[in-house]
Amino acid sequence: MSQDITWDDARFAAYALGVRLRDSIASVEKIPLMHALGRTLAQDVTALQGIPHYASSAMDGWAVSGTGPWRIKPRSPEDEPHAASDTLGEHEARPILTGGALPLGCTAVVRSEDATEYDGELSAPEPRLRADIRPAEREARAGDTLLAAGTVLTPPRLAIAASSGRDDVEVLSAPRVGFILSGREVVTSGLPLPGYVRDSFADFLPPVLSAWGAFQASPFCQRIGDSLEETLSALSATDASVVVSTGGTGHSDHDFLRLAVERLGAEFIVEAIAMRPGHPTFLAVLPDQRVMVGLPGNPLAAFMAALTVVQPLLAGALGQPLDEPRAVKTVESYAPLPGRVRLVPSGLSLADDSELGAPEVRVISKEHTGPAMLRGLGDADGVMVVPPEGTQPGDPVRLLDLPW
Ligand SMILES: Nc1nc2c(c(=O)[nH]1)N[C@H]1C(S)=C(S)[C@@H](COP(=O)(O)OP(=O)(O)OC[C@H]3O[C@@H](n4cnc5c(N)ncnc54)[C@H](O)[C@@H]3O)O[C@H]1N2
Ligand code: MOO
Repeated sequence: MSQDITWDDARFAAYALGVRLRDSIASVEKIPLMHALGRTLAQDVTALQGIPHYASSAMDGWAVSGTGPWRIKPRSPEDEPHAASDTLGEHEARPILTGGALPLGCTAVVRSEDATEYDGELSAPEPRLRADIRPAEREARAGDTLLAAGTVLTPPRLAIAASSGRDDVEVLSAPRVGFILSGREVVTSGLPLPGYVRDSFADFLPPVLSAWGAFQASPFCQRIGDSLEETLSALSATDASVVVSTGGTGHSDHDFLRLAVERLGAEFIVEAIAMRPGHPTFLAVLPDQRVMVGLPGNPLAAFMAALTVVQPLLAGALGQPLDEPRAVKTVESYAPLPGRVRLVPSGLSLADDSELGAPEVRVISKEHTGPAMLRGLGDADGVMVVPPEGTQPGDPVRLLDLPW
């Protein structure tokens, strides 16, 4: 019989396995910024030059030199509007755009709305010295570390790397993930007859795994019926370092995933998890260090299992921290379920009766949350972790974020 481990231990075991996997596939790749979202920097990103690298105007208006009124130096039509092509003498002014390089001799910028132009002369209230001038190197000096190795690239961090003049970044290699979708009864188009089901995973799990940072293996997605031979041949056909299967995790004479993994001499890290849904989920390491994740066939159970073990596994493999679920309060009553965590698709609402005077996030379970149902998840804002002892309204609970 399978040995259950607790939900929290399963997350930690998956994360630790990811860290081990990172060491076994350890390598670094240089990739364009546009593909680097969510990846972990393998090297510091330093400023190649100052940021900003030149002094510029913070406003549309006039670059002026000394005190007013100023004689207007017209721009020639060939001038690049942002370039600094000229020098201002004392009491001279010329038009300037936001971000435009300051002409030599410029002592302040006068905003267009504050200035009056008349007969080649500009007058305005006297600006203070260096008014509306953005000095060079205000954000960073050349050589400063902008992003340290180990940082996970978020959208603003990609923009920081771009502003340093880089087109590529060195990141830790992402694990290649491949799917084996099992089940002779699964059809991929049209209305299924009784005894058959329409596939729920091909449109669902690949984007979820990409959002968690996985890289597609080749072949990416293999469909198999229910036999040991097909399972073994799919396992040998993939170049994935993480193989994720769906269905066939049970112990019936139609379930072959565990058998195939045992046949290959794998070490089981997790045999089953004390959770609902998703109990039969397993995690194993093959002798060649490939990781095998067995997700159950029931669609909601498969996603909850992926949230529990695949996300931490990938976070570990990508050099990222293990996310702590958010602390929120529930409005729901759940009876105890000794030993088992329940994962419940939930909505969020703001309660304004908080004693702290600040609005408080409350979670409310959704309907249609059976292991084979997806409608509740479709409406959810997060996944509530109901502890084995159950809950009363107002109790603190943990909430897992969704990857979309
Ligand atoms: N005697 C027992 N039976 C079951 C147990 C148990 O402890 N004792 N556990 C139940 C639980 S919990 C789950 S979850 C499932 C796990 O089943 P498997 O992982 O072996 O998956 P299958 O039997 O292959 O399929 C289950 C269910 O899911 C449907 N399925 C499979 N693939 C897809 C797909 N791509 N898209 C949509 N639906 C899919 C499949 O048709 C079945 O209906 O076992 C329970 N039984
Ligand atoms: O994993 Mo199963 O019912 O708990 O769907």
